[in-house]
Amino acid sequence: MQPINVHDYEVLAQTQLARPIWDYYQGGSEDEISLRTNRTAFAQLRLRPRVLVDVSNSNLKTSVLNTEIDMPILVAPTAAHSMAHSDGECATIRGADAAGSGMIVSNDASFSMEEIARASQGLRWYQLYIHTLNEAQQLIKRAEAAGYQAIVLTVDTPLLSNRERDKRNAMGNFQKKYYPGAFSGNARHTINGSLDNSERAAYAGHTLTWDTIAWMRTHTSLPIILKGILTAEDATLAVQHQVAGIVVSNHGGRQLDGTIAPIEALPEIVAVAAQHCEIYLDGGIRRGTDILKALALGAQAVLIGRPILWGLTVQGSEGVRHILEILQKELQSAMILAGCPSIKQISRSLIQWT
Ligand SMILES: Cc1cc2nc3c(=O)[nH]c(=O)nc-3n(C[C@H](O)[C@H](O)[C@H](O)COP(=O)(O)O)c2cc1C
Ligand SMILES: O=C(O)C(=O)c1ccccc1
Repeated sequence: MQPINVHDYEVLAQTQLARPIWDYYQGGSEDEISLRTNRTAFAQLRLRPRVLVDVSNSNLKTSVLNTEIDMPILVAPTAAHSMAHSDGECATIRGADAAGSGMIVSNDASFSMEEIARASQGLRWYQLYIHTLNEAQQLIKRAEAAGYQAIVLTVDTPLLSNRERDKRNAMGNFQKKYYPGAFSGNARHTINGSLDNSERAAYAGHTLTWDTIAWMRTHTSLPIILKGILTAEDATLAVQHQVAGIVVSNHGGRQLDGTIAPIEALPEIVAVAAQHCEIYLDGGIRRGTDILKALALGAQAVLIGRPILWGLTVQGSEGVRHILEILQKELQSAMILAGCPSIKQISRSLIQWT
């Protein structure tokens, strides 16, 4: 089968991945209600297209934090790409570059952030999990030195949620046996070999507070983006802590189950924060029309998680590029059909809630 859309890649990827890996990629937490809601919420939004607009000069270029990109689409941070393809994140970032997009590199990548940086000329942001302040400080320094342009702190993971597919598959044992080191590219390439494993194990995510954002600011001049916000209350606090961006996200339905979908949370967050920082969204985006809906409700760009892993599995960097180009083309066609030649013409009036 020649894949022509994101769903085709999903079908192909499943035939190529061992069951524990497939389940780790696809799965959500507990009853996977958030996972499903992320998709159904998009289907419940209806578009109000305009006609007889000159759409002959169609253009998807935009910028995020003053960096130009060819499409309002970025690669979401997802862990352990060597389980999908032997070149791992180095292939992923090459695909993102080739498409004129950019990548948020996971804290738990299979390759070190320096190796991944060397594979790319384009936009790269570093996604941080804070285990200890000492480790975080070193990772931030390394990210600065390797030319990452922003730090994306994930804030929806004070603990890793209950993932029952992974439990049943004994995913941890499977991964250690067949893909040792898939989650620890950074630890294998520390500056002084100074990441201490017992220290990492003392996972301190549950001690993070808003004070941690102030602490981060004293250790970096890079823009700070918070990933995993779903309420206007927290968006207001984020703005008070002078973040450069917010990713409206429920971690692809992989953390707290039963949350509102990010696309449902977006309007209240845009209402309080859009004047002060950039707002991105992820979760369940599989079509150009999904992206159009997110942009209409005020997102500056969207992040794509699982479909990138499907593309990487099926065809390495070319697959990643193809996934991004499929979504780009679908978005372009949706914009033309809705009467929006360029990104800045996309407005809230395109949306009707049902
Ligand atoms: C296999 C997998 C691993 C992930 N790993 C991370 C991670 O290391 N850090 C992070 O902030 N988010 C992680 N996420 C969440 C994604 O960044 C993103 O929020 C989510 O995948 C978006 O939803 P989508 O997959 O429906 O596009 C992961 C998601 C998946 C599917
Ligand atoms: O799977 C995830 O969603 C995730 O964020 C993660 C990252 C590193 C290790 C384990 C899980």
